[in-house]
Amino acid sequence: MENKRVYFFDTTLRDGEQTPGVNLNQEEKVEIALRLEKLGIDIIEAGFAAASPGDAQAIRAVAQAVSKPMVVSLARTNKEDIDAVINAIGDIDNTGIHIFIATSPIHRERKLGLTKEQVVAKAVESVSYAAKHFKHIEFSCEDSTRTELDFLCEVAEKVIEAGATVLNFPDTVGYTTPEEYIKQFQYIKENTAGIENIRLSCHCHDDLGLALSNSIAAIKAGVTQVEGCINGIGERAGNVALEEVAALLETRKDYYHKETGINLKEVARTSKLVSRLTGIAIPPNKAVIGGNAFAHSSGIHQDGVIKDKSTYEIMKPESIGFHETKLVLGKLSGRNALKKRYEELGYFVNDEQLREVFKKYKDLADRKKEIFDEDIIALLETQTTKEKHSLYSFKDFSLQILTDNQYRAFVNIVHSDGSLIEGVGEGNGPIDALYKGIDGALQLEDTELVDYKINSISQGKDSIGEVFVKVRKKGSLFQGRAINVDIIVASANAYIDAINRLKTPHENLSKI
Ligand SMILES: CC(=O)SCCNC(=O)CCNC(=O)[C@H](O)C(C)(C)COP(=O)(O)OP(=O)(O)OC[C@H]1O[C@@H](n2cnc3c(N)ncnc32)[C@H](O)[C@@H]1OP(=O)(O)O
Ligand SMILES: CC(C)C(=O)C(=O)O
Ligand SMILES: [Mg+2]
Repeated sequence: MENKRVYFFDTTLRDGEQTPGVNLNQEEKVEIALRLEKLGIDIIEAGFAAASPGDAQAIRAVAQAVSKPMVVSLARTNKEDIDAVINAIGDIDNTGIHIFIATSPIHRERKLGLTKEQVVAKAVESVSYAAKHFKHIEFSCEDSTRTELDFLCEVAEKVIEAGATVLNFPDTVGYTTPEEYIKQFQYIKENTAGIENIRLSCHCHDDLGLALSNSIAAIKAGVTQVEGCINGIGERAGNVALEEVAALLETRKDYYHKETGINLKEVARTSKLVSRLTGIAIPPNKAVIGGNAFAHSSGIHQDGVIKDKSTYEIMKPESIGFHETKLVLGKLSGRNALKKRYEELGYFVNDEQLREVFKKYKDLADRKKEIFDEDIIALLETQTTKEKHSLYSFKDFSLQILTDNQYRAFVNIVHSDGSLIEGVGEGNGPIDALYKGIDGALQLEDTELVDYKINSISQGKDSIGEVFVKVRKKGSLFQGRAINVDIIVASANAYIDAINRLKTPHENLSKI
C-alpha cells in the first residue's frame, strides 16, 4: 500500500544557518526548535556538532528542550565528527545522526580527492561506527543529482547493510529537474537491495528556482521524508521552504493524497520568528508567508474577493496563521474596494459621495504609490467640507521666482456662479505670494492670516500634506483645512476654505 505519511525534516538550524550572514546562538536555536515542535516538525537537524563547541552545546540544548521531534546533528564520514555528535546528544532519547559524503565525480575528484572505492569505504566505516551509538542513522549522498546512478545504488546498498535507516539523495546544487529527480528515485528503488525497508528522503536547493517542484516530484516518486528550511533559507539560493511543501500538500490533498504532521496554523508565527532571529527578511511576494500572499490590489480582484474570497484565494489566511485577507488600496483599485474600506473604517458613503470621492481617489492614486487609511479619510472629509462651503474654489496657479526669496504668484479662482477670478501677488516665499494673490483676487483687505500649520497625514515622501489656517476678520476667527500631495495646492485650498467660511459667518471658529 502506498505510504501516505510525509515526514518533515527541518534543517533551518543547520543548512539554514549556512545562509550567509546568519549565526544563531544557543538560546535562539532553542527558541526556534520549540516553535518547530509546535509546527509539527518530525525531525530537527539542530546543527553540525563538529563545527564548534558552541554548536555542539546548542544541539544538546535543543535535544533537551523539545520532546516530540527527533533531534539530529550532521557529521562528515570521520570518527571525530561522529564522536562530536555522540558527545553532544548520544545520551539523550529520541536523537540520531546524519552522516554525509559527496558521491559525484566532481566532488570525489576535485574536493575529496577520493576514488569511488574510498568513498564507499568511508561511508560504510562511519555508518557502522555510528550504528553502535544511534538507532536512527540518516545517510546522505551529497550532490546525488550529479552522481552516476549505479554508484548511488552501490553506496546506498552498502550503507543500508552498515545500518543506515534513512537514505537522503540531496540535490545539493539545485541542478536537477522534477522529471530527472523522479527517474533517479525510481532507479534507486528498483536497483538497490534492502531499499524497501528504508525511509527515502529528498533535500532540494533552489539555485534554479526548482526546489519546491523537485521536492514534490520526489514525493510523487514515493519519497516519504522532505528536508528543507523555514522561509527557504539555506546555503546560496536556499533550501526548499518547508511551509510551501506543507501548504501545497494540504491545499492539493485532492491531488497528492498525503498526510503530514504539520499544524499549518503555526506557519506564520514560525516564519516570523525565523525571519527575526536570522535577520533574513521575507520578500513580500514570497509564496504562503509573504506580506502580499493574501493581499489583493487590483479592482477586479478586490471586487471578486469582496464577493467571495475563493475567487482569488486558494488558501485561507487564517489557516496558516495570518490574520486576514488584505485589500490594498492603490491606483488599480475600484469603487467596491474603496467603499468596503470606508465601511471598515466606520464611514458609510452613499453612491453620490462614492462617485465624487472616487474621482479624487484616482487622482491621488496617480500621484502617490501607496494609499493609507489616513489618505482616504482625508479625501472624504474634504469632500464633505467642500459640499458645505463652496462659494469659491481654487483652480490653479503659477509661480515666478523674482529674486532670492521673492516670488510672484498668478492665481485663478472660480466663483460658484462659474466666473473666473484672477489675482496676482508678490511675497516672501511661494505661499506668501500665493496668499497675496488670493487676497488680491478676492479683494480681502480687512482679513489677516493668524495661523498656518502643515502636517504630513500619511507615510512616505509622497505623503499627503495637510494644511490648517486661521484667518481673522473683524475680531472673528475662521479656520480652513485642506489636503493634497502638493503642499502649495493644499495651502491655497486651506486658505480658500477659510475664506468660504468667512463668507458664511455662522461657521466661524470663535469670536475674539
Ligand atoms: C552540502 C553541505 O551543506 S555540507 C555541510 C556544510 N556545512 C559546514 O561546512 C558548516 C560547518 N563546517 C565547519 O565548521 C568546518 O568546515 C569544519 C569544522 C567541519 C571542518 O573544518 P576544517 O577541518 O578546517 O576543514 P575545511 O572546512 O577547511 O575543509 C573541509 C574538509 O572536510 C573534507 N570533507 C568534506 N566533506 C566530507 C565528508 N562528508 N566526509 C569526510 N570529509 C569531508 C574536505 O575534503 C576537507 O578536507 P581536507 O581538509 O583534508 O581538504
Ligand atoms: C548535508 C547535505 C544533506 C546537504 O545539505 C546538501 O547536500 O545540500
Ligand atoms: Mg543542503
